[in-house]
Amino acid sequence: MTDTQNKNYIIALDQGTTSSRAIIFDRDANVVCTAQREFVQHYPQAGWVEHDPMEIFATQSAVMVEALAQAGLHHDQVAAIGITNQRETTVVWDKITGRPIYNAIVWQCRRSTEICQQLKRDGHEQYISDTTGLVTDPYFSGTKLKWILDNVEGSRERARNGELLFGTIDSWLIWKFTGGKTHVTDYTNASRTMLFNIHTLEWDAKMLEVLDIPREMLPEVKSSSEIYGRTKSGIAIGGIAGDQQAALFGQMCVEPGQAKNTYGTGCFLLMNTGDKAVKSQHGMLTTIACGPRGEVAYALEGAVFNGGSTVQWLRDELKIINDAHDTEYFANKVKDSNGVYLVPAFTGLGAPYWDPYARGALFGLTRGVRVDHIIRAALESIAYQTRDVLDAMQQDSGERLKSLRVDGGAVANNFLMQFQADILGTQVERPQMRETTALGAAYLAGLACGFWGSLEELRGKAVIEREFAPQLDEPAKEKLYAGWKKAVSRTRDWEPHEGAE
Ligand SMILES: Nc1ncnc2c1ncn2[C@@H]1O[C@H](COP(=O)(O)OP(=O)(O)O)[C@@H](O)[C@H]1O
Ligand SMILES: O=P(O)(O)OC[C@H](O)CO
Repeated sequence: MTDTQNKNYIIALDQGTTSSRAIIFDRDANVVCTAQREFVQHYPQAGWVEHDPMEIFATQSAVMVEALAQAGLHHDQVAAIGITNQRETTVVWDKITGRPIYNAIVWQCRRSTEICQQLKRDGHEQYISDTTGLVTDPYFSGTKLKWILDNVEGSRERARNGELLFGTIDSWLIWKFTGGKTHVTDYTNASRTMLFNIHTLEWDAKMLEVLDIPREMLPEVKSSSEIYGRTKSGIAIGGIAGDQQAALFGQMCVEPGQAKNTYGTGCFLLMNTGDKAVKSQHGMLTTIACGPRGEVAYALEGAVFNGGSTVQWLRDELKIINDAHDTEYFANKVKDSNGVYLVPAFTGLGAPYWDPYARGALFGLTRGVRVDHIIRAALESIAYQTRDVLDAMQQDSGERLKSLRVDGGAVANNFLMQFQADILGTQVERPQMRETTALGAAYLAGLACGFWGSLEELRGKAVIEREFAPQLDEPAKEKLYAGWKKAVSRTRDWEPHEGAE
């Protein structure tokens, strides 16, 4: 507990895939101030994605300072910081110099595909699923970490000697903010490494051996809501959660059966399953989430790798829009996609397909197809992928969702939200408070330091801003969706690889 008297604010640091954000909340969990900076995405080879960890730290510290300055606050007025982050992204750094030994390998990066194939050939797939709750896919940190240790000369030896540290982005930021004093992570982030036993809540000796990862470099694993340390300026760090689990908590989905979908760079549908680690039969992940006080709970997760990033691709690579927001206008200019389907398998396909060899494609091109149709197909692809995971999740849970709670940057798009409701045949509920990821991190930090007594105090905050009701009739909906399934089937197994026909 810290002294929260005269400290009337919590800062959430939301370190996402495309930007670093700092959001200041008051005692009523209202947003006081937000600061945000985008940072550079590095694509050194096809299918590879990297970030510069120093730039991540620099942008994250800068937005914190900026938000405090804008709000006219001094750091003494902040009760605690909550940290939430893009998950799985892997950093290895030198304990003495504080410098990373390689760029951060981002969750979307496919470079460890061959390591995963070897794990499968060696018969480890079932063990990985039973122990870590994950599928054997390059998405997760373990094989990225192995790649760094295999490829940066001398690094495995140095890690064994205790000279190097590994962390996901939460660990890296906390280590930097505490001036190298604290090397921790939380259960939600640990559950995404493929190195953590989600049942015993310990690093798994067999996975460390199989991937040849020295235990000395791993962070200590803690709960999502406690005081881990202090920044150099003295602010307590009191909450850590992977961004998807933080959003689930921020949406107050803390009871079994409650679910949300976040539309950011990717799309992540999580359903709380309480104290039961449910094993999926349909390509969902079993992961650690937060219970009502930030304690360990379990969730089923459907992870889609490319959601809002498809819109960024239209903006940054195709250059057919200036701003993500414009997609709504262009999509509404046409009555349908004119038979066009865009499958954004830029970095393979995640749930429920798990195909690292799939690559993106445009289907159904005819002479009448215009840019508007392609933009519309890009937005529709986000909704189709969510339908893929929701169908799989409903088969696993045996329950049909009455409505879907949504959040993330792309939910501002009304066309997307309406098409989502149409293609699911399920009501979509958009909350007034869109910063649910940051809010979740703020709640975790606020609960840890006694700033808030319990989530109950904050229940009134979950106000729905707009509901989107399905409007498409059943045959039209299923016809569109059948076209999507056909398009996806043609992107599968595209990259040549050992064992392919
Ligand atoms: N109005 C919009 N329509 C469609 N996509 C949008 C819109 N606004 C933002 N996006 C997309 O949402 C993503 C940003 O959402 P955010 O939740 O900040 O993501 P992240 O945390 O992954 O960085 C970007 O990929 C952007 O292209
Ligand atoms: O940064 P986001 O919001 O795209 O989230 C990334 C996820 O945590 C990856 O698993």
